[in-house]
Amino acid sequence: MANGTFILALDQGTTSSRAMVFDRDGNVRGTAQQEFRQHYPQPGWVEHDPMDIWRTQLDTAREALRNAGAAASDVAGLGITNQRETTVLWERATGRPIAPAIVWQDRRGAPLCDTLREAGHAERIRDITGLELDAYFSGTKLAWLLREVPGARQAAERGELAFGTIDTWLVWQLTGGDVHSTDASNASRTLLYDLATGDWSDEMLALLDVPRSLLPGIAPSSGIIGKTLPEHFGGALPIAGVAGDQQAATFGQACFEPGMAKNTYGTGCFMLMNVGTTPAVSQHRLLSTVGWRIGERSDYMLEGSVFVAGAAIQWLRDGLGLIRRADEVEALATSVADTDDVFLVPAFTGLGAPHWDPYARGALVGVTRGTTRAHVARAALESIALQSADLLRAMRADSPTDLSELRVDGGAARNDLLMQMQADLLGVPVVRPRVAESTARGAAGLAGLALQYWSGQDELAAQWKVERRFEPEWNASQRDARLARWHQAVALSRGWAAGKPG
Ligand SMILES: Nc1ncnc2c1ncn2[C@@H]1O[C@H](COP(=O)(O)OP(=O)(O)O)[C@@H](O)[C@H]1O
Ligand SMILES: O=P(O)(O)OC[C@H](O)CO
Repeated sequence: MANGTFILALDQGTTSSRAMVFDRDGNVRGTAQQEFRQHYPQPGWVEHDPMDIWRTQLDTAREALRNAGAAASDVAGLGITNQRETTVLWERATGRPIAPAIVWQDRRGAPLCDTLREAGHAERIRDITGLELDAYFSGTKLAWLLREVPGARQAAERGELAFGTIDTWLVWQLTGGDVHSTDASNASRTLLYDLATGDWSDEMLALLDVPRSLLPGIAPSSGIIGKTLPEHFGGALPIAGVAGDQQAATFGQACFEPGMAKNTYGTGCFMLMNVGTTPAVSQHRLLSTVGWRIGERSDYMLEGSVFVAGAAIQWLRDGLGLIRRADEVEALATSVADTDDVFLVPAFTGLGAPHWDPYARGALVGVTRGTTRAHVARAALESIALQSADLLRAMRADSPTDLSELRVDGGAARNDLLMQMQADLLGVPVVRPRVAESTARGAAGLAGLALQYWSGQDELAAQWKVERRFEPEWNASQRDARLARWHQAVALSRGWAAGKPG
C-alpha cells in the first residue's frame, strides 16, 4: 500500500483551476479554486494564457494542501484532469509558449474543416478518430498555429517545439520539462489519434501537416509518468493519473460497466456512456472516444457534447437581467406550472451533438402577451434537459446496452427542478451522488489505483453513494409530445447565421 494519507487532484477547467485533497474513504479534505482570464480577441476566438493556467493550478494545489493541513510527505501522489482539446505549443528549450492557448470553444479551425470536408475527408476522419470534423478538436487548432505563428513551422521541423493539451502542459511544468506525455483519453480528442491502433495516426498527421516530433508520448490514464520538482510542493510527488475532465467525471461516477452513463451540467453538457472495450461506431453523430486506459485495457465511450447548458442560465442573469444569481432560476421557474408552450433553443454558438450546426443561432419561440419572465426562465432550464434528452435518445439508438439510470454532476445538477425535468424527459431515473466533485474524484481515483492507495475499481465503486434519486413521472406519450414540439423549435434555429434553413 502507498505511503501518504492523501491523494491530490488537479482539476484544470475552462474558467477556473481547482484542486482537491481526498482521503482514503473518498472524502474531500481540502479544496481551492481560482478563476483566470478569458481572452476573446476576435468573434469566435477564445484564448487562455498558458502561464495563467500553470500559475493558478500550482497556487490552488498548494492552497488545497494547506487547507487539508497536508505536507508533501502526507500525499501519496497526484492526478490531473483538464479541460480537453485546448491546444498549447511551446519551446522545448525554455518551456515558453509561442502563442496563447487556443481554447476548445474557439472556432478558428472552421475554414480548414470546411476545406477538408469539401475534399471528401470527413468520413475517413470519423473512421480513424471517432470524431466529427469540427473546429472543437485540437488538430485544426494546431495546424492553425503552425501556419500563422511566424517561424513556428520551421522551428517545429527542427524539433524545437512541443505540442500539448492542458494535461501535457501541466505535466511539463510540474516536472520541469522532464516529461512530455499525454494520456489516451486526452489524445483521443486531438483528431490525431487512431482509435483502432491506440497511437498517433500517420494519416491524420499527413492530412493536417503536423510533424510527429511535436507530439507527446501516450501513457495510460492510470500509471506513474514522472515526479514533480521538489520545490513545487516541498517534496517530489508522483504524477500517477491523467484524464480529460469528462472522462475523469465518468470514472469518478464509477460508470465502469457498459451501459452506465453520466451527464455533467456545467457551462455545456457532456454525456458519456461506457460502451466497453471496443470503440462504438455512432450512426447518430455522437463521438466515439477513449474513456481511460489502464494497463493494456482501454474502455471506450460514446459522447454527446452540448455547447450551451448552464451558460443559458448565465445568459438569463447577464444578458437579460432576469435573475441576479444562477440558483435563483429554480424559484422563478417553479412559480409557473409549465412554459406555456414557450421554448428557448440556446444555440448561441451553433449546435453541437447530434446536430453539429455551426450556423444555428438562439431562438425563443411561442411567445404571447401572456409570456412572463418566469416562462422564459423555465424554458431556459427545460432547454438543458431537452438537449440532454436528444443526446440520450441518440445514445440509446447507437448502443447495444440500454441504461438503467443517468448519473449526474456539475454546477447545474444542484437544481432539483432541472433534475426532475430530466428524469421526466428521459423516462429513466436521474441519480445525484453525495460527492458532487466527480471530475476531481475521477482524477484522484486513477492516480490512487496506480499507487495502490486504493485496491481496485470495486473499492471506488463502493465509495460512490447516492444523495438523491429523481424518478420519471411522465409516460412515453407525454415525453414524445414534448420532444416533438422541441424539435419544431430546434428546426427554426437551424442555419440562421448562414441566412438559410439548416
Ligand atoms: N442552481 C442552478 N440552476 C441552474 N444552473 C446553475 C445553477 N447553479 C449554477 N448553474 C450553472 O452551472 C454552471 C456552473 O457549473 P460548473 O460545473 O461550475 O461549470 P464549469 O465547470 O463548466 O465552469 C454555470 O453555467 C451556471 O449558470
Ligand atoms: O472545463 P469544462 O468543465 O467546461 O469542460 C470542458 C470540456 O472538457 C471540453 O471538451
